Order: sequence, then structure tokens, then C-alpha cells
Amino acid sequence: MSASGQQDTGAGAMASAGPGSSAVLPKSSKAVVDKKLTIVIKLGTSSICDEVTHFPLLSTLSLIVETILKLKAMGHRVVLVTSGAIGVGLRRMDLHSKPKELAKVQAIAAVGQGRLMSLYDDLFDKFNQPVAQILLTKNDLADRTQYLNARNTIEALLEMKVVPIVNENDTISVSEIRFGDNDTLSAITAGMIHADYLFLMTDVDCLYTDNPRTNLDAKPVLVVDDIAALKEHVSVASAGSSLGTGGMVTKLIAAELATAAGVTTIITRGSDPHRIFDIIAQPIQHTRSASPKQESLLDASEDQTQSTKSSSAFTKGLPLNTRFLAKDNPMVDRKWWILHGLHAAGTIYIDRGAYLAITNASQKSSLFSAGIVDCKGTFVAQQSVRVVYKPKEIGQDGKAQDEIEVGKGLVNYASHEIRRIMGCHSSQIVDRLGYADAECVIHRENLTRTKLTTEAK
Ligand SMILES: N[C@@H](CCC(=O)OP(=O)(O)O)C(=O)O
Repeated sequence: MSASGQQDTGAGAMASAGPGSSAVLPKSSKAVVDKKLTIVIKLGTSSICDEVTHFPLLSTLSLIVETILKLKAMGHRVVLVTSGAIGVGLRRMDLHSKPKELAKVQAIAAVGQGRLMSLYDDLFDKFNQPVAQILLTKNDLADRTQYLNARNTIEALLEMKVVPIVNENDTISVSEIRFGDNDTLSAITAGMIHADYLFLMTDVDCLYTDNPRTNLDAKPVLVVDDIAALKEHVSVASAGSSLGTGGMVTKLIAAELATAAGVTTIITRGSDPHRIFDIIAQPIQHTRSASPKQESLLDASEDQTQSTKSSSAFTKGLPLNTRFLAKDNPMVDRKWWILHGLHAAGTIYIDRGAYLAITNASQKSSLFSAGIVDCKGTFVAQQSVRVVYKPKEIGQDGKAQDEIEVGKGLVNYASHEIRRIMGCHSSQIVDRLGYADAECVIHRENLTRTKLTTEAK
């Protein structure tokens, strides 16, 4: 058995009475980690249902439940984000595959969600552990008050020692208000509650440089500092399981969201959840090397170059997993929510002057009507829009330059108003509209930049 109690499957001491406190204690919890962590564990459909029969994978689910109870007994706070409603619903309705029609899939999720919760409730109840169901849609979180309410409810549940079990509210989620995959939902949940860790539990050990099922030369990716650089090196086109909607692509998106909010994100195998103990026993951050690109692509079996040695030591002896390092300076919550919690209702195109002013790292100006050249979509004030710079200049190759996504912001004016004031100075807004609700179209505090430059205006 490792120092982290990896092989300790539940024979340890029982804690004192009280809701959720009669959990199985790991034998060596003290040795693992002293800091009390907030941990979000996401379990994909492939870890919950058999891909062919759709019967629940009871052994995996039991191990997950035991792991959560041990983590709680060690003082950590744990939220479970679970898929599986559709898979469990298909089994209940004796259907072999997911129907094509959205309404039918939603109906099947409605059948399965209750049974899925009942399954978890039964397993946790064996240890006197209360659980709570939280069903979210993207739309719920698009409203700042509801977003904060969702966070407060999860915090209150954790305070009451309840295990919150989150899934997407599939029955009412459609098109653009849909997360679609629970990888993204789990990243939003982890960011929302300022978690220390997000575990994306799946049916492979970690992220590989290519599909390990078809390419025997695929190498494990162990530590990732720069996700953009990583994408240039790995092929993540795997589509995921036949029941789930996520795959490696959505896991990378989730890792990008979560690490931007300061959450260390781990991809590892769902059928072996005990490895979580070894993984959290490692320090959350480690010294970044001078070469993040090289460091991102580690093969444990290869000779390590000088620049990857720190990571080699860092991952030595650990069960296979991919660790995405949390950003050192995570975005403040409100800005992170604007960028990731809201779907963009339209796009505002800006000129070069506005681009340089709002992306200038030291200036970070608000967006004024004078710098707007176009507005696409229909939206109202306080909705979120994309801000895009469309260069007029021709590039060195003689071609028109690509659009540059600058960020996302909450507008002070509706789309029809912006079309009337774009290009004009703020002092002219009253003349154009008959009123002026705000001096700027997007205030700097409501503008989250994905791009920052040091270029002078
Ligand atoms: N919310 C859906 C699952 C969404 C989904 O497919 O997630 P995943 O299995 O993580 O790709 C369900 O409960 O069946």
C-alpha cells in the first residue's frame, strides 16, 4: 500500500456519528496532505454505464463513493459532477442506442436522472452520507444572481457535510443554452466554487500525444503548463464514448476554463479512483521550466532533457495522469464568469485604435462607440458579446489578415442602439439616441480580455 492509502478500500476505522460523518477513514490520512482541499470529481458516462449493455458499472461507482467518503473523512470538500442520466435511462427503457430526436433524448435523460440519483443515494446511504441533486443549465448560470445562488447553495451543502451531485438539466437544455458535455459543466462548477482540483475521470489513464488505441507510439502527456502550445503537439480528435458527448477535445476546453480560474485540472482513469490520493499528495504547483512546450509533452519512458527533469521528478511514482497547472494569476471571479459562464449573444467589431487601447496591458481601456465599426446579432443591454478586431490592413503575404478575438464583455447598449452610435464620439450619443445611458459601450470592469498587448497606440 502506498503512503496515501491507495490500496485501502474501506476496512479502516469508522468516524463518529452525524450526517455523513460515519465515513470510512483511510489508514494513513495524515500522511497524505494537510491542506483541506475543495475537489470536484467529474465522472463521464463511460465510467458509469457499460457501453453495450448500459448496465451501471457498480464496482466503479462503489469505488468512487468510497473514495469520496475517504476524502471527506480527511477533511476535504468534494463535489461530484456526474453524467449517466441518458445511459441509465436507455437501460430502463430497454433501448439499445441514443435516439436522434432531441426531445426523445431529453425524455430518456428524465427517466434516467431519477434512477441515477437513487443509485448514488443507495451507495452513499450505506455510509450514512446524505447527497443532494443539483441540475444546472447554462442559462441558469448566465444570470449573475443565479450563478451566485448556485454557488451559495453548493457552499451551504458542503458546510452541511452533504455531497452535492451535479448534472446538466438535460430535460430543458437546448442548443445554445446547453453545456452539452459534462467536462465543461464540471469546469464551470469547479471555477464557481474556487475548487483546488478538478478531476476529469475517464476511460483512459491520461491524455496522449495521439490516440493510444490506434497509435502504439502515442506518448502520455504528464504535465501541461501551456494548453495552447500543447494543442500544436497532440491529436485529440477522439470522439468519446457512444453515449457521452465529451472526448479529449472537451477535456482540453474544460482544463482551459478551470486552470484560468486557478483550478489544477487532472485527467485520469475513472475505474481507479484511489489514484486521487496519490495525486493530491503532490504539491498543487511546481516550478515552471523555461520551456513550457517541451515540458508539456513528457514521456515517462524517454530520456529526459535538462528542461524536463523537474517535471520528471514531479511525476515520478505517480499513477498515470495528466496534470494541467492552474494559472498563477487566476482571473477574478466576475471576469471569469463573463468569459466562460455566458454565451455570447452577438459580436462587436472594433477598429485598430480601440483594439490597441483595450488590449494594452497597462491601459486596459473601456470600449467606446467611436471605436466600433460593426455589430452583429440581436441583444439587449447587459448581455454578453464577443469583441473582435477585424484588421483592414493587408498582411505581408498580400492576404487580408484574420480576425482577432479580443475578449467578451457586458454591453451598456442594445444591438439596435449600438448600430446607431457606432463610429461616433460619446458626446454625440444623446443626439443620436435622445438619451445616453452610459459614456462607454462596454466598461473596462465588464470587459474580459483574452488578448493583451504591449503595442503602443
Ligand atoms: N448529461 C448527460 C451526459 C452528458 C455527457 O455526455 O457527458 P460525458 O459522458 O461526460 O461526455 C447525462 O447525464 O447522460
